[in-house]
Amino acid sequence: MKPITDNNTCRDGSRPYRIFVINPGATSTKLALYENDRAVWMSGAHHSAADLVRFHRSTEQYEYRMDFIRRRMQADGIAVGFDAVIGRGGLLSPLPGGVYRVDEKMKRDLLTAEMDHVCNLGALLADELAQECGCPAFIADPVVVDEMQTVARYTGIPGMMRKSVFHALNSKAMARQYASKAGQRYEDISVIVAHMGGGISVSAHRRGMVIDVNNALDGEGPFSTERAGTLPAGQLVDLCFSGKYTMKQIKKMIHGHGGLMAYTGTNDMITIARRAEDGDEPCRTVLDAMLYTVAKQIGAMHVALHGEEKAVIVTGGIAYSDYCMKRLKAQIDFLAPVVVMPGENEINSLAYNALCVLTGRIEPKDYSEMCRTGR
Ligand SMILES: Nc1ncnc2c1ncn2[C@@H]1O[C@H](COP(=O)(O)OP(=O)(O)O)[C@@H](O)[C@H]1O
Ligand SMILES: CCCC(=O)OP(=O)(O)O
Repeated sequence: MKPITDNNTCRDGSRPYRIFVINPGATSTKLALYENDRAVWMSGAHHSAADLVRFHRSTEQYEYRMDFIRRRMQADGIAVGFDAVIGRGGLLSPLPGGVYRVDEKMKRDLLTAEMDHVCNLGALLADELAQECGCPAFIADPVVVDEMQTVARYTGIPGMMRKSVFHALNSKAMARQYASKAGQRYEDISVIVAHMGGGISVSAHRRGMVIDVNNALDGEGPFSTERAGTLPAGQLVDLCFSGKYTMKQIKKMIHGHGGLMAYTGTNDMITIARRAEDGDEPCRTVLDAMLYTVAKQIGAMHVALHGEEKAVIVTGGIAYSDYCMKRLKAQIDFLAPVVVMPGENEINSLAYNALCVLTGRIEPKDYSEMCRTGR
């Protein structure tokens, strides 16, 4: 990728491009305004479980999230007047990586998406603000980027194939950043990336392709602050047919009210780690158990990469927690060097992708056309 310099200006050369970025996460909303490649405003917040509990489907959070965005903009005097708005990409059909223009089909598909996650709102929120100022709206590297190798797709039940649903944008951005610092190309190396946010994905990157990854949304891999990981299939079937729970309730156990949230009543790792450090139960034991599932998943990706990974990169909000990182590292540092890159590069990567489109470095893909032709 070419570096962006300060000389990128609008077509008339009079001012920098203004790019508004929206990143709705399971437990947070992050916002930014960029002038070319410079962030001139950043805002966001963690949304408590108490605030989100009233919503069944993520699309029901549209007004809540839009209201949050407008209040943050108003508080800091950010006027609607952008050259592009870019949002996090949602649960569309499996797609190659890249930048996509938000169109009517994409909006329809997101509103009726089979899988539910608040990233489905990224394109919809971006589109509302973009329409207000008459500029284009985009998404980039949505969570459905699918580069899995064939053998990783099988489950043992014909017709049930594994799905690639993960933190594609940040995981690839962090892997690129790591490669570049090591003086290498992402396309030439292997790395494992464990993204630990509201969901946890552990992806195996081989020469620029994510050849295997757990579905971070739907009960696969490690459990997280608010999600169940891989479940014992037989026991799950028994639960489903016990007559005690509706389908909605079971789905919520898997995604939203599962994981540490179900054991401790909070999805906030800062609180859970503090309690664990103080020796409070069940926080201490269930957090250890969660980290154990992450370590095991990293071990599985080590095998997928034949042990050729240069490093295990640990990223996402939870990577800020020294308590968690110390306990995780102790379980995996015999595999490869562990590199902690806390937080996420999603906002920056989204802005970068939008700027590349505005300056003609990237041609945005046509989502409807891609769905029609498969290319
Ligand atoms: N400084 C920190 N120390 C420990 N945990 C943190 C810290 N900052 C954020 N987190 C935790 O990271 C998680 C959210 O990560 P994030 O990547 O922002 O997720 P998402 O985008 O899915 O909402 C939350 O559980 C939050 O409590
Ligand atoms: C939908 C997969 C990505 C994901 O889990 O994101 P969050 O951690 O932001 O919920």
